[in-house]
Amino acid sequence: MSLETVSANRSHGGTQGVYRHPSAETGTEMTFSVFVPDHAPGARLPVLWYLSGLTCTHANVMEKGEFRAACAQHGVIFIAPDTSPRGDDVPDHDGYDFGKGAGFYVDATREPWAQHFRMRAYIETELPALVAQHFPVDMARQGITGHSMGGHGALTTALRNPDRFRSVSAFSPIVSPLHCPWGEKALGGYLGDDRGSWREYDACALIEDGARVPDLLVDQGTADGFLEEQLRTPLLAAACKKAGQPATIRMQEGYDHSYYFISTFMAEHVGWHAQRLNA
Ligand SMILES: N[C@@H](CCC(=O)N[C@@H](CS)C(=O)NCC(=O)O)C(=O)O
Repeated sequence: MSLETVSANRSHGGTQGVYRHPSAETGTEMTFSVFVPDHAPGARLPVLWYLSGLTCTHANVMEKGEFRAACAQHGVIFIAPDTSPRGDDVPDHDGYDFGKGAGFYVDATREPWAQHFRMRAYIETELPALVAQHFPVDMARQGITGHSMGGHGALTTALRNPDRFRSVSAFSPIVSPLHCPWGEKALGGYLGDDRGSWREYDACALIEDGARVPDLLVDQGTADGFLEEQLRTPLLAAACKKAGQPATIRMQEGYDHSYYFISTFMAEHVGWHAQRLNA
């Protein structure tokens, strides 16, 4: 599988790179970013995947997430994929919350989205295989995190693949697409009206249906304008409590939905993952 280096910059004693490749899943070129800390020759490092939120590309967290110092300290590779297929051939939608920049980490089944919007298969299968081939990763030690739509992606991907991920966390995640306007629009559009088919893309429903992870960490700002209507953190707390799913869900006073919030708690999340990945 071919990979083109778009850029590579030395940073925090490592390399922050951006890479592009043709994706068989999305049928488009895809771009992602990878930070590789310096390491001993031949060493293979644990990996933390970061799934981004609505409107983002691989670049938002790379520029504003402030993860590199912690990743260098703990020897963790940090990978940030894009949030949707891109390009003139890819259908789009007027709103920022559906179509390009809003793939929701699902494999769409409805037209005209089904051909290109295959972000679940891309994240679960194609990109890990590509990364394993080109980077010094130890695929037995993977963790996943994300923000907002990407927090939903991290939680649902981990809950569906407990053997692949040793650790999962999220910043201000959408916890139940079945119960918020963003989720209803996206899953309705990509998957259709059969809400039963949405459950594998809903963290609360997955937990209700028996999926489990060893534990999870969530940070959510109390001044986040999306909290009440879209993110609905209390639903996750209730689902975890009812199911006996261990979870640390922290309401962070006065923080909003932005990268000012994410970057504040990023080092703690990297450390939390590193503890589990290096155990
Ligand atoms: N553009 C939307 C908000 C979208 C939004 O907040 N996106 C978050 C993820 S859900 C984000 O990370 N935006 C990019 C950034 O802050 O760099 C609005 O105006 O309401």
